[in-house]
Amino acid sequence: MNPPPSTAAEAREFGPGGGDSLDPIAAALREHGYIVLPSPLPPALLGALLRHFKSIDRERFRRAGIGRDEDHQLNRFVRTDEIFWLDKSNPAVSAYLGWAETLRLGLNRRLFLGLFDYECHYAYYDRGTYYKKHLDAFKGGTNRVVSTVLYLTPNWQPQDGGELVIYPPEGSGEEPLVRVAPRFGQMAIFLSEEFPHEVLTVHRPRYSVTGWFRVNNSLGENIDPAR
Ligand SMILES: O=C(O)CCC(=O)C(=O)O
Ligand SMILES: [Fe+2]
Repeated sequence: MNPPPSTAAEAREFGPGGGDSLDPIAAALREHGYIVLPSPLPPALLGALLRHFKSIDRERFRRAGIGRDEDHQLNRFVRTDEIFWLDKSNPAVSAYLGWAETLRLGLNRRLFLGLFDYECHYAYYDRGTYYKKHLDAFKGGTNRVVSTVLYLTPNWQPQDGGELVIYPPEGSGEEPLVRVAPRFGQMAIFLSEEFPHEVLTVHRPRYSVTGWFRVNNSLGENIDPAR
């Protein structure tokens, strides 16, 4: 197996660079609270992620629940995807985490969000699966602040379904703000506490990487999360 690449080196190679490429992302989050990026990552990295994703046995994916660890609750009415939590043991994932780290630092510098870490998983949506309208975080309830979804479905077509629909914050209307096609390489970034969203029923297997930048809510010496 190849040694994991240095995160810092990979982050430089794959961007978002320390330069101005983060400015539009930060500006959109400040002004609108969300942004859809058609292709923020290099194709080689996307391909490596999808190969890694497909190399993992389906049995190692778990039915997705609501909440993590001891809070984990299966709710087949709300969501029917399957997930696999990621760590940096795979070089492609490590490179992706390096990219996310650059984004984390850049957003902190520009928006003073105090983002502390990033957790992410692969999500596999088989035919007929969905994720009903939900919020990723409730104010004061969890420590997720910024959600990211990177799509890895090759050759997505409108009849394949599985669009992400993002709605306005509670109390500001019901009409969708945006429908995001889960097109290979496309990424959605939005404020976790603000935007209800849903994944429409999928008609062809859908591959994605979902992640959350979190703040550290712990007090004193109890570092959260214990991982
Ligand atoms: O895959 C998507 O488009 C969104 C997934 C999502 O909302 C979630 O996992 O919380
Ligand atoms: Fe979500």
